[in-house]
Amino acid sequence: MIHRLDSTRFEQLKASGDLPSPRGVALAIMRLTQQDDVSMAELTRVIRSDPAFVGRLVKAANGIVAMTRRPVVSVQEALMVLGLPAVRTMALGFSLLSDHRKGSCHGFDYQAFWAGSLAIALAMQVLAQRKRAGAPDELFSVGLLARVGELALATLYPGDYAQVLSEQRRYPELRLSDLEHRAFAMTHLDLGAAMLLDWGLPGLLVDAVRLHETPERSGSLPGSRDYVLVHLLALATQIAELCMAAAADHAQLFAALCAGAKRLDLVPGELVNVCEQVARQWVEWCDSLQLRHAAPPDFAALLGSGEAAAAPPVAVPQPCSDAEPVHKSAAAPAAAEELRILVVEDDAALRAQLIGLLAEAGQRVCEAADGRAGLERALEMQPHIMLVDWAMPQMDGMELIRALRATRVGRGIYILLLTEHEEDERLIEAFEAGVDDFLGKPLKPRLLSARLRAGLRVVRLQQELERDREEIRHFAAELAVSNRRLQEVALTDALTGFPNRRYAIDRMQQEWQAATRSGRPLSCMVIDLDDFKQINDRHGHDAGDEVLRAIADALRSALRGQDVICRTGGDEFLVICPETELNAALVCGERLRAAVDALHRVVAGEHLRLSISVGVAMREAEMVDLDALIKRADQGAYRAKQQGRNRVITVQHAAGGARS
Ligand SMILES: Nc1nc2c(ncn2[C@@H]2O[C@H](COP(=O)(O)OP(=O)(O)OP(=O)(O)O)[C@@H](O)[C@H]2O)c(=O)[nH]1
Repeated sequence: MIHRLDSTRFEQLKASGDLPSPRGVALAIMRLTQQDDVSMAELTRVIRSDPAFVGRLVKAANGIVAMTRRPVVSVQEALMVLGLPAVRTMALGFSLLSDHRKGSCHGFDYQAFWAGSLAIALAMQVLAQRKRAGAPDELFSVGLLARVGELALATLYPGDYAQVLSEQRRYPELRLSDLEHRAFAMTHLDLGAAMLLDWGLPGLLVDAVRLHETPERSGSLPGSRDYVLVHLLALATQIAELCMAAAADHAQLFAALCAGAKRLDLVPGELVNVCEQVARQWVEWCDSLQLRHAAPPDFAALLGSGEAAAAPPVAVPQPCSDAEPVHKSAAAPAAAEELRILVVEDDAALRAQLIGLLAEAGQRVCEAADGRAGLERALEMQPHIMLVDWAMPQMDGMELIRALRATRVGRGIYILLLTEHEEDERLIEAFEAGVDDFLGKPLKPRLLSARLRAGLRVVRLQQELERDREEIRHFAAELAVSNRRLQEVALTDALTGFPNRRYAIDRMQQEWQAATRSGRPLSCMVIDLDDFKQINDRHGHDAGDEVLRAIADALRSALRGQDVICRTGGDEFLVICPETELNAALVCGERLRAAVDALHRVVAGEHLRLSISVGVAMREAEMVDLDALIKRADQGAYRAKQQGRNRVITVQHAAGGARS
């Protein structure tokens, strides 16, 4: 059964202080990333205070940029690659990982839990890249946190949860969430979903976590974004299970995995590639986090052995739960897109008659015998059409309809009311409560089928609308990705790969504001290549480009991690040095100068001497704006040219005058 956790219950659990939650640096990162005007420098400073997190962040960023560009080595670059939302959830995931490597719940294997969660995270990342199903970094975080509800139950109820786990080991055919529901009236899925929502993850992703263990019950349209996300997470979980499983179980789990992959149109060869990629990264991650892990299977051999084909077919559960009967006429042809109908009627004879008529017409019908059961069933199976009796015990039809219309799921259901009262006032009351149509009692079969046809027309129109909307969402997502790429291109200099002038100005503005707020120092350097025109004139523009690239590489490798270099003009660069005093900036400038000076370049047999002139300046209280700061650095560069080039100069006095 799929449940949602009552918000009061969740608030109580939260107030107990026993729910796993981020601490220390992760908490600071989460708070900082909630501010609109957070500067990269501030964020970098906080992140740097936790070297373990720095390592994981850089590793995650490299998983994403692998093979498309040079490796990410600094926190700042990792931040640019991953973006704030992903950094936020990663901080959260890794903080939980650090704080919960062990705990007091016997029988809960904390190491295996994290090793499995990491495998899900990596599988989500790789699958997201293949299926273009969302931002890989975001889906990595979702995978890492998908099972957090299990950890929370083990933390909240260590003794009882140990019993639940031992019962599950004794009866593996029972589902963990059913056992949890019996013991705690909540499952790891609904608790985990409530936690993720509370931490600010988008609803769509939280729904994927809540539903991924029973993706076939998600009720989403094949091909829609929610469908893909739920099935992706289900598949990632299967890949993780296979990575963690004993060799004896590999063949059967691989067969199940192939069935799951089919739902996402992933052919077996592609699936094996995905699994191999995930397993490689997983072993690396587990080793670096010192987590115990099994040897992953030889996926290619599993595919080749044919054992997968010989394994028993995987049962696909039906949308209606086993406890409640599903009625369908054997003679009825399978509809292209089957409709789900729910009959809520306390009169058993009438219910049976309705079900018989509907099943004969080829509809898939579920039933409930009172209003309360009807509400629960409707939220679970999300029917397209409901036939609801007005007068029922416990919760009457009107209460049921009002409760349903207040939910997102219930708003879209076509509701046909069964009533003995056809007086105007009563019917008006029913329509105002949210009824779409009514049917008088005693039942007239021809009238029932006419009214159902009208209902079906509305449902089909709604489905078409939903498909159109989905397409628009799909286009919008693609557009957002292209826009991001365009934006990157618009802010990057193609020759050197450095951010360009536009980016430099924006970034300077941000750092200027952060420095003004915090009172921390801010320095910058203006770099101008020396006699570059001569190189162009003597050896041509292409050779000039080549030299420019070589100088850019030298500058890049001599730069400190927190500094940002931008190409602001033809042969001019700006280096932003957040939280840096003038003296320290002069030292950095000298390192850059020396790096270029040491470059040896031979063009057309001529040995070129390459050098740069560097002007350095630090923000001072009397400077009115950042132009004043850049101008001061410019003056330094100009002075360096005047004094013979290949030197680092500041025109400020704080560092003891000009230096070269
Ligand atoms: N190859 C190449 N040359 C460029 C590019 N952008 C600007 N330039 C050249 O860079 C040269 C800059 O020359 P100047 O500003 O006179 O300066 P300089 O020769 O470096 O002399 P000083 O700055 O006084 O040391 C010009 O010849 C520009 O054409 C580019 O993208 N590629």
